[in-house]
Amino acid sequence: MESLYIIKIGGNVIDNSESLHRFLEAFTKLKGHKILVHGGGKVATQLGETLGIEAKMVDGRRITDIETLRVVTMVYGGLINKNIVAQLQRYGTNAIGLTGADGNFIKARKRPVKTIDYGFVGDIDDDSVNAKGISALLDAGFTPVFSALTHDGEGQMLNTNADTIASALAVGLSGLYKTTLIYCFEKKGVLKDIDDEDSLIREINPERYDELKTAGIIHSGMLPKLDNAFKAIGFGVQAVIIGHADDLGKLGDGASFGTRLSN
Ligand SMILES: Nc1ncnc2c1ncn2[C@@H]1O[C@H](COP(=O)(O)OP(=O)(O)O)[C@@H](O)[C@H]1O
Ligand SMILES: CC(=O)N[C@@H](CCC(=O)OP(=O)(O)O)C(=O)O
Repeated sequence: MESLYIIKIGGNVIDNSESLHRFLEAFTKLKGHKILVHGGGKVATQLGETLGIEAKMVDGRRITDIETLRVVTMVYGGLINKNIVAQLQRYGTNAIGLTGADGNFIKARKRPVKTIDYGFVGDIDDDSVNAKGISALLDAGFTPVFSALTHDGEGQMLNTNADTIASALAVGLSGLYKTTLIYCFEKKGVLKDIDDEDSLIREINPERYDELKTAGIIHSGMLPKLDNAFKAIGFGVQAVIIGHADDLGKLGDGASFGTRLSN
């Protein structure tokens, strides 16, 4: 089985053009098949504000009414995606920018309304990734760059958390490739003390995760990230790493970095 890296970059990396460029250069140097997934929630919030649309987040997910859906479609599928693709071309990666609707690569279902109506937010079912289609792109030498958008197959675009997209792609492709899922963000990994970069936790298993949650050491955006990461491990993804975008180059050198998840 060939290897595949699925790498997600977080909003704080996208927002800082120097770290984004360092990351894209390191990404280009990584050998073998790879897929990039990006969010951009911060940029969507900022643009929404200038248009008079206030961001509402619940449990790390954006309440996406029709106006917000228009903004995120423009920001994730357009502005951010196309700029990343253009920068990757400059570094020599033949990137192709995609949403889940392109090639029917990722289908989702509008999140059902329970206590909260999230609006046009998509949840991805286990068998909703078109692994063969994505594999055809990889075999043709393209590097797919996915934004945080999916579709429902009925003509409706849906906003979908980028961490969830990365995890769903990793699970969907793990039957075809030896898949490593890497979440890159602006910290060294999961930290014991969020303000101390030297307090990196090198490995976490589900029991330790429960302890860290109960102790309040892991919170906010790290919770859905780790939930997605453990799901991926449970469904056959070879390895999951959470680490600093600047440390991606260490992977090519064979050195370890960040927090590694185990089951
Ligand atoms: N123990 C922890 N270690 C590192 N980060 C943590 C921890 N607990 C919570 N966080 C928060 O999680 C955030 C990452 O989640 P999020 O903002 O969703 O990531 P992304 O930038 O990848 O979208 C960090 O910026 C940090 O504020
Ligand atoms: C449904 C939902 O919440 N979608 C996310 C998608 C973007 C994202 O995931 O961006 P980061 O990775 O930068 O946080 C949002 O609109 O914020």
